[in-house]
Amino acid sequence: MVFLTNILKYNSTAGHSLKQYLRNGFKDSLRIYVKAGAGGNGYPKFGGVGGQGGNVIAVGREHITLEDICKLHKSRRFIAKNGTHSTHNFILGPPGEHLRFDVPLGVTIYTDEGKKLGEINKEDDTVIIAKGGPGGHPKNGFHGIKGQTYSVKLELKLIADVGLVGFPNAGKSTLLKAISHAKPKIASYPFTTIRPNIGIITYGDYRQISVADLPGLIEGAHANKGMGHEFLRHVERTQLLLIMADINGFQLGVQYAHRTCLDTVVLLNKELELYNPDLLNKPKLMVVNKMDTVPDRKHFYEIREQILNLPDLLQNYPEEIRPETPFVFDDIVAISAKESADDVNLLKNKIRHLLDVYGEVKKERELQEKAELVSNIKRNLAERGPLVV
Ligand SMILES: Nc1nc2c(ncn2[C@@H]2O[C@H](COP(=O)(O)OP(=O)(O)OP(=O)(O)O)[C@@H](O)[C@H]2O)c(=O)[nH]1
Ligand SMILES: [Mg+2]
Repeated sequence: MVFLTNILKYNSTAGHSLKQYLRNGFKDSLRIYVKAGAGGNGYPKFGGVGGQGGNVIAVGREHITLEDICKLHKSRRFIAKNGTHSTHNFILGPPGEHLRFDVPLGVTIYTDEGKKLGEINKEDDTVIIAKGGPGGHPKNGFHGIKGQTYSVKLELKLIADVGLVGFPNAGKSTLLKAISHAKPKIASYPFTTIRPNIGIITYGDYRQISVADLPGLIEGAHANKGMGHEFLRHVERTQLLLIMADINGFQLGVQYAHRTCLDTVVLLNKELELYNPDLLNKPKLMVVNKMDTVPDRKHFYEIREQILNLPDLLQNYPEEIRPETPFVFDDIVAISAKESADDVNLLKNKIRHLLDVYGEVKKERELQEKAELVSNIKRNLAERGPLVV
């Protein structure tokens, strides 16, 4: 079964059982119908203006799922109230009530035509999905205008601490199985994983770190080759990218070129950059897998050297696959996900260490930014001089 969830949120929610939540499966997109209210008619005799139609507004809320949206609203149709007509008692017609509904954090809202209407990333973030029509007034002949109507898609980006990215067959799901209790499908053919899987690493002191295993990416993924590209949205919110490569490289089939381990790293670099260059700023751990298939570690040391010299070696690649910003890794490790529990344990500890270090850096940076903000406000106030009433 495929599980995908807003893990961090549920880890910290006392009221929800994470296991139960995971067992119920997961939805990562939802289509709904929204209709904003029409404006009320004006009142020509007295120059009365009709009330503005209500908007349909999405509001960010922690601890809810996409499924909850329709359950709470009891429908897939979200319709705001019309503005009231102007009358001789109410020359200015009262506006129609907005329809607000809660959505999980990490949601992006698109129209059917693919136009992005907005994103919800924090508690209380709002997006006006459909705007109410203006009320009738002299310039529109006192006729209230209809509100916007859309069929929209809400797409949820997964929140996990770590995102596993790699070519097909690199061993991502094998690693997920080895570090968590997840039971992803594992097979020797490419594209075994067709939807993201989540696993939770639990450490001896009960610290938990969530890991998302994504479908494999191949070159040209950005142009819809393979299936992994659309799932990259799920790593946008992870804190650490774990880039995984098979030490032997990859070959999609006999009619395709063989890609060496370094080639796959370069191609992943390019695909991530094409998807969203910001992904390259995330902390990154390079994992070279299937060490049990090579006679000694010499091969790994060579590959590590190449990866460290990536900026220079990129000159050897054709321009169309050469990323502008080469990967810079926090660490490069060699493992056998399938055969070595020691390797897997070492990797688990590295993941924790990196997340801790970056967590501290992030905290310090936020404090620094806050302090700078306060001192800027103080300086501005001082420059303005005392308040004269
Ligand atoms: N020898 C060896 N085989 C491995 C290792 N890790 C994974 N494999 C094998 O490689 C194949 C692919 O493993 P998966 O874990 O399904 O690979 P994946 O990266 O999840 O592949 P996709 O889901 O297609 O993207 C399977 O036959 C695994 O048994 C390893 O460390 N050593
Ligand atoms: Mg897999």
